[in-house]
Amino acid sequence: MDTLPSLTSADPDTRALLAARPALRMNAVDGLLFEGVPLNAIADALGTPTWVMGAGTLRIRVGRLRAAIAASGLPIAIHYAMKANDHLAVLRVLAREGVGADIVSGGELARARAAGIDARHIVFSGVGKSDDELRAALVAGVAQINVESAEELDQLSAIAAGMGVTARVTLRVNPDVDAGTHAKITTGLADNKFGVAWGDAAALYARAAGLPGIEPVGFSTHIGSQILTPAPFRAAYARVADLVRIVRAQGHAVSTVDCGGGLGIAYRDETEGSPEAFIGAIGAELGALDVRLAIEPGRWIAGPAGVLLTSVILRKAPGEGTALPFLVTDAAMNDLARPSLYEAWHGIVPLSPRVALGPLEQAHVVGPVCESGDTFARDRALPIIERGDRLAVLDTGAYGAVMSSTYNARPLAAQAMVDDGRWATIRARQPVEALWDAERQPDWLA
Ligand SMILES: Cc1ncc(COP(=O)(O)O)c(C=O)c1O
Ligand SMILES: N[C@@H](CCCC[NH3+])C(=O)O
Repeated sequence: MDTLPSLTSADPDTRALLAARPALRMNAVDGLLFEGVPLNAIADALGTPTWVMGAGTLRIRVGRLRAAIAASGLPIAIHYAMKANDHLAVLRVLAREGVGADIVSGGELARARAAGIDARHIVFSGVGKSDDELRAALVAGVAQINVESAEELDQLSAIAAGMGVTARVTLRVNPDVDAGTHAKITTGLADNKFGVAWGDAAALYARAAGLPGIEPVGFSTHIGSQILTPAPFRAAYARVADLVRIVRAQGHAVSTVDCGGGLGIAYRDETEGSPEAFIGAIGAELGALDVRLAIEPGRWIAGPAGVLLTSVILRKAPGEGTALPFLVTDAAMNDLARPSLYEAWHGIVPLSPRVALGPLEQAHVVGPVCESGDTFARDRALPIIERGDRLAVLDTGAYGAVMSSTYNARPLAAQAMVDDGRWATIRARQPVEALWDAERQPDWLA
C-alpha cells in the first residue's frame, strides 16, 4: 500500500474557511450555524441532501454592489442573472431590494414574472431565442433584448414588425478579450459562440436602425464568469466604448450599455472579485459616455449565499494500491455538478464542532453516482470524518440547485431558506414517483 501523502497545506482548514465567511459560525452546542440558524435543525427536519439559501447574505451582497455603484455616482442598474439561482424565494428577496433580472429563456421570463419582477426591469440575453420566446418577451414588454447575431436581428425584426411593436435592442458584442477564466465558462473570445464580432458590430448597428420593429438602443457584452480581476472587464469595456463613439459619429443614438456579469467569488483562498474594482472599470471606460448602464451579476450575488448539506453514508477504507479513504456522501454530481464539470473546488465543513475542529487527514469526498467524475474533493486535507457525519458544501448558492439533474434516478434535493434566525422549506424533496409521473407507456406495453 502507498504511504499516506502529507497533508495538502494549500487547502484552507475549517477555521480559515469560516473566518472568511461571516454568515457561517461554529457554535459549541448547535454546531454549524448559517445566518444564526443551526444547520443540524434543517437537516433533522428535511434530511439530506438539502440546499440552504441565506436571504440575509443575498441582501448584504446586493447592498455591497449598491454601495459601490453609489460611490461611483453612475446610473447603474442591477439585473441579477437569474440562471445562477432562479428559485422564486431568491428572486423575491432580490426583487424587494430593487434588483431586476437578466433572463436567458422563456422559462426564466415566466419565473421572473411569477416572482413579481416588473418586465421593465428584465433584459433578455442568449445566443438563441426561439420565436415563441421572443414573442413572449415582446408581449411582456421587457426592457430590452440583447441580440447576439445578424440572423437573430432579422428574426426579431420579423416578429416585432408582425406584432406591430418595436423591440428595444442592444447588440451583444464579442470583444475578443480573454477573461482568464476556465475554458468552459469564458464567453468573450472570438471563437466562443456568444455575441457579434466587434468588427461587424458598427455596421450591424447601422443596419438595425433601418429595420422594421427594431430600435437599437446600445450595446451589451459579457466576457465570462468567475473573473477575479478588473483588467479583462476594463479591456472589454474599452472595446465597447470605442463602438459607442464610432456609431455615434455615424449619427446613431446610443442610450444604453449593458456591462454583463462575471464577477467572481472566493471558493478556496482567492480574493473575491471586488465590486469597487468592477464598477471602477465600468466608470473608467464608459462613465463619460452619458449612457444608462447596467450589470448582470449572478454568481457574485448568489454563490456565497448557499450551502449544500449532505451526510456521509459510508467511509470506504483505502484498498490495496490506494492510500486515501473515500468518504461517500448522499449528495452527488447530479445535485452539485460544478466539481465534475469544471474541477471546481468547494469548501467542505462538518456540521459538528467536534469533527470540524478535530485532527486532519487526507481523503477523497465522492458521491454515489456511477461516474468517476462524481467527486467533490480529491486528496483534500479534511477533519477525520466518519459514517453519519454531516457536511456543508460551501458557496453553492449559484449554479448549484439550478444545474441539478435526476441522473441515476436521484430525486431533486430539498431546499430551505434561512432569514434573520428563522428558516423555512422552500422546496420539498422531490418524491421518487415524480421521476416517472410524466412518462407514458406505449399501448403495446400496457
Ligand atoms: C449574458 C450573461 N450575463 C450574466 C451572466 C452571469 O454571469 P456570472 O454568474 O458569472 O455573474 C451570464 C453567465 O455567465 C451571462 O451569460
Ligand atoms: N455554470 C457555471 C458558469 C456558467 C455561467 C453561465 N454563463 C458555473 O457553475 O461556474
